[in-house]
Amino acid sequence: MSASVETAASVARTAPAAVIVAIDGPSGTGKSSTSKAVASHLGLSYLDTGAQYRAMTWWMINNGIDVSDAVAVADAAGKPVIVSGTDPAAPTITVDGEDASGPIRTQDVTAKVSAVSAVPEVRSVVTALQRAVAAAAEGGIVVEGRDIGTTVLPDADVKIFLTASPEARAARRSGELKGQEAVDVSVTREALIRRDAADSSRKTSPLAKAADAVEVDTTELTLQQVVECVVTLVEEKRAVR
Ligand SMILES: Nc1ncnc2c1ncn2[C@@H]1O[C@H](COP(=O)(O)OP(=O)(O)OP(=O)(O)O)[C@@H](O)[C@H]1O
Ligand SMILES: Nc1ccn([C@H]2C[C@H](O)[C@@H](COP(=O)(O)O)O2)c(=O)n1
Repeated sequence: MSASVETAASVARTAPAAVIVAIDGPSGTGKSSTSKAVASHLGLSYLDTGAQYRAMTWWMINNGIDVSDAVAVADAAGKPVIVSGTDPAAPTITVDGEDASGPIRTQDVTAKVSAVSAVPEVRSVVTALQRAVAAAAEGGIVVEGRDIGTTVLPDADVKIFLTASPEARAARRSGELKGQEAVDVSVTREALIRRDAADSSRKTSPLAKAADAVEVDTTELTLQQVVECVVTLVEEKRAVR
């Protein structure tokens, strides 16, 4: 065996194998916060798939597509060029080269994203994009969304399904919105429940827990406790691979 082959072999023995982590769950359960922190802690890439569906929705609105017209949305689904940056410390998203990170978080986009993401042609385009990003992440990746463990990456090494009570989720979201838009916690709660119902009941790839996912109820946990729990699960998985 040559010296260079020996070196490569020893690197393979000591470097942690690339790991794919899928984190799904309803809105406001802590997927983004947890996924970014876990990815940063473990040196993995990070992908926010909700941001991609939001980007698609923002493009539809900007281009005068009636989002309640599923045929029009389907016809346009292949047109926007959506690019996600996967650094967990500074994730980015552009649409046709334009920074979309701010505009995709407006209430208008939030109210329309479930309708757009229910269209099968949209899901097909965005799912292909997500798989390409995951495949390119040589060091491993944390991918968060609604259907990652069930559909996008069914062979993920670790699958987590986060939950929390509607009250806890609404309180978290209302805290975020203070000083910006609506702050009424009951309005936020109803909007969350409506969006979850739409995301869970669509025909194509609904929000669902994969059979082999670990469910973590975050209602009574701090963000740090949730992150520690997920990091432990990933490290345990790495240890036996
Ligand atoms: N365990 C926790 N305890 C308290 N607050 C939390 C916890 N996890 C997340 N948060 C806060 O809740 C809010 C929502 O979290 P986050 O955006 O991570 O949820 P999400 O599941 O990604 O939501 P969405 O699906 O709508 O994007 C944020 O303000 C975040 O700081
Ligand atoms: N894998 C995914 C991720 C997101 N969506 C849809 C449904 C959500 O309501 C919306 C926005 O996601 P958020 O930013 O709140 O995480 O995008 C989906 O259908 N599949």
